[in-house]
Amino acid sequence: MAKVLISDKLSPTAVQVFKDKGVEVDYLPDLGKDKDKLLEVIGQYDGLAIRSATKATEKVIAAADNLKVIGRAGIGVDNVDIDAATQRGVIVMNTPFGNSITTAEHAIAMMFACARQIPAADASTQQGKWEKSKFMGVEITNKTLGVIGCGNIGGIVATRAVGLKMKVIAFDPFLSPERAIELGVEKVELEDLFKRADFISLHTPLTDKTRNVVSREAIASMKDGVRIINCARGGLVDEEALAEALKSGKVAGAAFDVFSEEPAKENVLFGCPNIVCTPHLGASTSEAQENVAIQVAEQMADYLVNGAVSNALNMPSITAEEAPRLTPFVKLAEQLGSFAGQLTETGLKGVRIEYEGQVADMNTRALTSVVLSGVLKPLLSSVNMVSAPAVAKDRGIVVEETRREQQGAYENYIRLTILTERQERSVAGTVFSNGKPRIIQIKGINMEATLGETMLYITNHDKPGFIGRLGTVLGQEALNIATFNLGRKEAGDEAIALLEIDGDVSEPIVKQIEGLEGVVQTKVLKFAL
Ligand SMILES: NC(=O)C1=CN([C@@H]2O[C@H](COP(=O)(O)OP(=O)(O)OC[C@H]3O[C@@H](n4cnc5c(N)ncnc54)[C@H](O)[C@@H]3O)[C@@H](O)[C@H]2O)C=CC1
Ligand SMILES: O=C(O)CCC(=O)C(=O)O
Repeated sequence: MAKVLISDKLSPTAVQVFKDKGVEVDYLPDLGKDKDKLLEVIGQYDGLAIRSATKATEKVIAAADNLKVIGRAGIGVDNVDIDAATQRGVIVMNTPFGNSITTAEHAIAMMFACARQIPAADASTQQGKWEKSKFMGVEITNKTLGVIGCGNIGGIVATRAVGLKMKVIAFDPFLSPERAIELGVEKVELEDLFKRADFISLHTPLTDKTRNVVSREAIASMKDGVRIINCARGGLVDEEALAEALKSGKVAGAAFDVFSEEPAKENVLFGCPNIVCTPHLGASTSEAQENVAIQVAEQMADYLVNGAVSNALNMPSITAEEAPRLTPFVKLAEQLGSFAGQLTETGLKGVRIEYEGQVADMNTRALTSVVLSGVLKPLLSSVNMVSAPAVAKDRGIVVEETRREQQGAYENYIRLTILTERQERSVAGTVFSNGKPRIIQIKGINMEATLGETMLYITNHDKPGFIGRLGTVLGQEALNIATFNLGRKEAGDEAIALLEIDGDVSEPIVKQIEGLEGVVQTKVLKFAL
């Protein structure tokens, strides 16, 4: 039974979802903060479910020998080393929508808090001061809100703000004109947004491009009296520059839920005039936490139990519905990849995968990942379907995928061609209606073979007596032939024999076979069944 560790504070509903789906679960909500303890125990788990306190670093992932999936109950995955996870074949999933409404509502609440200085006014009133004239606010009606990053959360903030009678302008390179119209926002350039906005709200991930997107220069180009809200990620705003601008009055107010360093015990913004701070509370409502906990547990369990993949950041999705239909093709893809990988001895330059018939309409991205992992495994032991596309890319292996309708006799058909420095070689297979994969072509030579654990692959010249000589060698060595498959180009031309052998074929036996008249190549191939 798969075993999952929940190492951050998640709604207990997640525990129940895991159990109901047949996954063993340890709920240790404070463990994520204890790096050493996490390193000590992580090796026993197949899955790790986290919020933001647990840091799934390269070191943690390296120590996680059995780990298959990391599930982030939330959106941002800054606390997960995705590259390290990918290299080790660990899927990283998030829950992209479960907390977006809640976070957008927090941004709107922060905008009001900032416009009317509610936290400071509250503190003053409860201290018995009655400072009516000190807390003069501004209306938001008819003001311009500049949204930087108009995705899920930015889009919700924008529509809420339109409902509050604000004029909304948005900067997002990926915002289509149609979507902008749908949201009721004006798509603008960043410089334009800085010049025109009365309020600015940030909703992008933190990337190399977005780090310090609100820089000192950007602040200088803004309207005097602008107000800035950040409920996305610390690091999007130059905090030093903002602190100075708050002190000088250039920026009239700011509301921050996120900080460049978290937990933010100290920050240059603390104590500045008209600053409102919350401790990364954007997603903290009971509704959002229930949503993300259930969703992450369902996704992780679906993967661990059924192989379904959703909302993965480093792997194509496989829905729970398509997983069973895809399974026999995954097996075939694995076999084709492994077959070709074991026969590849010189530098691999490219991989071409052709999908024909029914399989062409399936999730071929996932199948291609499986083929690649099969090809690369004999060369790199730690690769799997998650890491294979990245590994192939890193090594400059060109991957080409084509899909077409059924053309020949087979209802479905996958052909894998390997391009090396020296040659081009292909192997093709199909899945029969009983769900069993078959190899149907090797190097353009037709045959029909089921792969077993140990296969003997021999290429030879098609001459009389070869089969007898081969049978004699194997018989003398007490090796039983389970299946014997033959194919040839033309009579007397190149031929292939593919035999399933019960037991191991040792190197000396391979040498004996290589010495037989007419044999060109002999190779023992191993397959995981
Ligand atoms: N404070 C909190 O508790 C929470 C914070 N978040 C954070 O909110 C942020 C937004 O989340 P979602 O809306 O769900 O993400 P999303 O992926 O739906 O939207 C992000 C948008 O940013 C845009 N973008 C990317 N690079 C950009 C750039 N250089 N300039 C302008 N726009 C750019 C993208 O095109 C996309 O539309 C994330 O950083 C997430 O981690 C999310 C949930 C809770
Ligand atoms: O889990 C949390 O409280 C943080 C949520 C968040 O920042 C996210 O989902 O990106």
